[in-house]
Amino acid sequence: MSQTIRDHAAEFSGVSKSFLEVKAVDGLELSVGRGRVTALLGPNGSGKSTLIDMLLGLLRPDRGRVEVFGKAPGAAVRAGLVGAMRQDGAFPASAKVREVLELARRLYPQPALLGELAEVADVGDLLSRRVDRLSGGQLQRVRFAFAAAGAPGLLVLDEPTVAMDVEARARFWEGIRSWAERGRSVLFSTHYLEEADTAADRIVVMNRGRILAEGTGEEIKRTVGRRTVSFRTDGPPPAGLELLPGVCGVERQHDRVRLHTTDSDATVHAVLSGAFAARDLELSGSSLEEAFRALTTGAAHQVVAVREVLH
Ligand SMILES: Nc1ncnc2c1ncn2[C@@H]1O[C@H](COP(=O)(O)OP(=O)(O)OP(=O)(O)O)[C@@H](O)[C@H]1O
Repeated sequence: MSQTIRDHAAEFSGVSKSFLEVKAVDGLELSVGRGRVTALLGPNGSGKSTLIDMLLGLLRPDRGRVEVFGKAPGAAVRAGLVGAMRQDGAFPASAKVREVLELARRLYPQPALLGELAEVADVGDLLSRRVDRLSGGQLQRVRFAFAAAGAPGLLVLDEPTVAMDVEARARFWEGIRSWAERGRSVLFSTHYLEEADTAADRIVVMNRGRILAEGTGEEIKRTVGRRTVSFRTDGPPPAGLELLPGVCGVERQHDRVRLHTTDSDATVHAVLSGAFAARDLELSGSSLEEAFRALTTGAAHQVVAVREVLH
């Protein structure tokens, strides 16, 4: 338990939640690291919101245990340790942004300073505006500031950048990073792969209520995504390429040979030490998009293999 309190902002142990016959979350084991930004990435209906609702104490698991800073979720929320930005958060219609944020700050024993909220959530120019006159993207920024008002140790954001344009999104993630640099933890869900890759220290890929992979974007790409080693060679096609370590496919186009590999280090080594007269060697990786697609459409045995490799 003391280990949990020190290292993790939140922990799920064997957590399941069903709605009638739908297993929304299925035997989940997950630790949310302290002072880290964690992304929950998954297609529609993969269980992200259900996981978040259990973390916030809004849903009770059918089985298993959820702890936030070593407490039951409801107790952690009441103690001001968790702040949440949900998609449907509404504010009093005619209130000004400053009033809403001051009200939120008064609810907590050690709130963030208004200036800090204005800076990280980029709402400084909105403070005197009415909340019901804001654009969708501006309202999201105010929701972020509202969720952060109590300076919570864990900030939970359910698809926070919906309705934001590209520039607003980039500024939003800058704010989140600067928030996390103060030693606070952030967990967010998203459908945007690039966002998970650039904004999070750790990505948790979910599908059908289960975790398919966890790791940095690089780790997920490396493990799931095949890489391609390609090189030029003169003369007739070299024989035996398909037998090189890691190689799972061979293509040839004019004088360029492309080797698809599951172990690019071993393949490159074999190419360089073989008698292929290889020149102009190139190595290309799969994108996170491809890795994500491979994971969420993959067969069960692949999922097990991925988890084994990553742990
Ligand atoms: N209150 C509910 N009653 C019945 N089924 C539900 C309920 N909440 C969620 N579900 C089902 O549980 C599964 C997981 O849903 P959840 O909302 O957690 O997924 P999600 O990953 O957040 O999806 P999205 O990306 O679309 O928001 C889905 O099949 C959904 O239809």
